[in-house]
Amino acid sequence: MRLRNIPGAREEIAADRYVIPEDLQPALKGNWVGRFGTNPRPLYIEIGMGKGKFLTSLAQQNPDINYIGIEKYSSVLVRAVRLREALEAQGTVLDNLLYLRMDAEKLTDVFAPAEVGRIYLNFSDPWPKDRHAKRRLPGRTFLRRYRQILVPDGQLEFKTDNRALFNFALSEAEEEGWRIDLCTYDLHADPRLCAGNVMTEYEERFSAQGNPICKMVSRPPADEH
Ligand SMILES: C[S@@+](CC[C@H](N)C(=O)[O-])C[C@H]1O[C@@H](n2cnc3c(N)ncnc32)[C@H](O)[C@@H]1O
Repeated sequence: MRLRNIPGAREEIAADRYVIPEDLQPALKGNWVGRFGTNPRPLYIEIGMGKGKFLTSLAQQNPDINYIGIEKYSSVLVRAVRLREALEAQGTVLDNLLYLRMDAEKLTDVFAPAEVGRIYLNFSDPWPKDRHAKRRLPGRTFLRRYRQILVPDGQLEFKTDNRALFNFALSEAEEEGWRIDLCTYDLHADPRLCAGNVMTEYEERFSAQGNPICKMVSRPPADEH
């Protein structure tokens, strides 16, 4: 993703009450429910949230689920924060959505075993060079982290228009023993699979260009739990 630097983004997200500062994140490991201040609700996270449209829509549609959006860069996260502010200005209250500016490499420092009900990856950066394969979010290095924090039977949902990355994700999941619950190379062509689909910013852009959208839903091997 080409990153446009937004001056002041770091300060803006530091002042936002829904963005949990990096130094406070590990202390919340195992107690995210308490931070939301709610009765237990499932916790779903999106990694590489980008500008936040997908997760903001899910949070509006599903008030009984807590959501955390994870994004590495302040200049991107600030767009999600502003989107939420715009909704709040129109009277929409979202008490079920928080944000972390962090690198997903640190997931297991921030989430306890079996704390997360579902993980979304949308249009993750492809990192096409072999020497960068370890950075791919659907790759085995990350799958092992996801497996640690997911509840038993928790699912990983992955969408992309990048077939090479999609095939890589499928083979990595299979090699790691994950069960593939759903696999399609053209999500939008199947009304049954597409029902209730919430489009991300990238999904809107690439499907408008005619690119088919691939989607996979998988879950880790049961013997871990
Ligand atoms: C191509 S964009 C897709 C954004 C959004 N999910 C969408 O579908 O519109 C990928 C996003 O993942 C973020 N990202 C990449 N690697 C990450 C990591 N290790 N931890 C957290 N975020 C990451 C990038 O900064 C970028 O915002």
